[in-house]
Amino acid sequence: MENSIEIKDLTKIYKIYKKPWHRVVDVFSKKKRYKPYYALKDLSISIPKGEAIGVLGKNGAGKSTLLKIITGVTSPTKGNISIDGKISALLELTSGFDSELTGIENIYLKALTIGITKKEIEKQLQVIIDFADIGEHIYQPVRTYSSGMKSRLGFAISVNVDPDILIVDEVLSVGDDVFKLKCIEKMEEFKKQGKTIFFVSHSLFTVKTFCNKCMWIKDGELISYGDTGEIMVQYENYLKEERSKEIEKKQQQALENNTQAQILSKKEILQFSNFAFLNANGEKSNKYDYMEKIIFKVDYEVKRPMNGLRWCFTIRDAETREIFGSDKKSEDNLLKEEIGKHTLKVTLEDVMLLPGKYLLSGEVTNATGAMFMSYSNKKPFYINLNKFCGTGIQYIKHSYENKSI
Ligand SMILES: Nc1ncnc2c1ncn2[C@@H]1O[C@H](COP(=O)(O)OP(=O)(O)OP(=O)(O)O)[C@@H](O)[C@H]1O
Repeated sequence: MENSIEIKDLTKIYKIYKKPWHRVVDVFSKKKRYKPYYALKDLSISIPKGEAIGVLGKNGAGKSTLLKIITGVTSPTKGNISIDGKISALLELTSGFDSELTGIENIYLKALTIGITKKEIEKQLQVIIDFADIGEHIYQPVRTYSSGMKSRLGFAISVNVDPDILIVDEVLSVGDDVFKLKCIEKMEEFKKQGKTIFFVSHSLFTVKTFCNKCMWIKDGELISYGDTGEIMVQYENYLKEERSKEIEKKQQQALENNTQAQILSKKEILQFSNFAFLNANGEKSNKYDYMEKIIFKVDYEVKRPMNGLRWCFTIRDAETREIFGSDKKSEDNLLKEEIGKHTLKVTLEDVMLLPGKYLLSGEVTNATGAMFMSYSNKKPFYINLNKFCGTGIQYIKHSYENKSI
């Protein structure tokens, strides 16, 4: 066979059951209770020997399903697949590992499942152990391994069993940078030996630098296959379009929420209650000494979720001149979107307001920054006259110097 893999009209349908027990009932009944889900649709492709192919596609596109069919982990619903050569695959970290067995025992187990004899694996054992480089852990059960250690052992086995076709599915993402480089070097070596490599990664940079060909899968269909440079441009443009669609959708949603808010009474969306000023001991009081902590709190109930609502506050003097308004764009003061009751609390520290009466207003703005509703309307609080002398609104630190010249 000229090609290492030939795929014709490959389709994989998963059965999606609404309830788990439908799966059991279906075995005994003629009425089918599942919805068919096409993870792959009539995919055809021929892969010549010696290519390093990057498999591109968003989450759920069908990449792993394709690789699982190629490796025989799962069978296709329809279509044909011919493979020329020995496949070694690193699909998932746990694939092929028995977590109760040690690293060494798992090397034998995995090799046997690929069809490698005990004798052959004994020849390679030290090379695999050295490549994995996990020290004494190799004698411990795999269940005690970190994900990085599993990835090291899995990769070490996969690349050291002399495969003709190597399949690596996103597992490099858990290894550290030194190990990643070691893996890439090993894969480069394979490329030079004319072996076929399938490489799935969401790191476009790694795919660009390593793969000479790419295939792009979208919703189970093969969109394109060709030189990496060409396919990458198509794929990156698609990702950019998807991203701008997402942003547009969010903006539209915010707009719809606002329109909905105009139709609904605001109290059907959000309701505030129990506004109170507190002192540093948590007792209700709106009278403070100079520089004492000023605390206020208010409860709110989200009745319908609405995104982008922010709560702010403004402090005014007795004649309603603004002294301070809180930041209206910060991420810190977004209201919660979950339906239910929540509470807000603000602590004002080192307030250098001079004795007198002040007013606190609290308001909520919507995603466009416009006023949505108020949660406290000019509530008064007082700074006591017992400690401080001076005039105006705020104390300004100063020092005196008086010298004869
Ligand atoms: N056993 C299963 N039963 C039902 N649906 C499944 C099953 N396995 C995969 N799917 C569905 O098939 C689709 C393709 O899954 P697949 O794992 O191949 O995607 P992928 O491109 O590898 O995604 P990712 O980049 O997230 O790994 C997804 O929508 C997934 O939910």
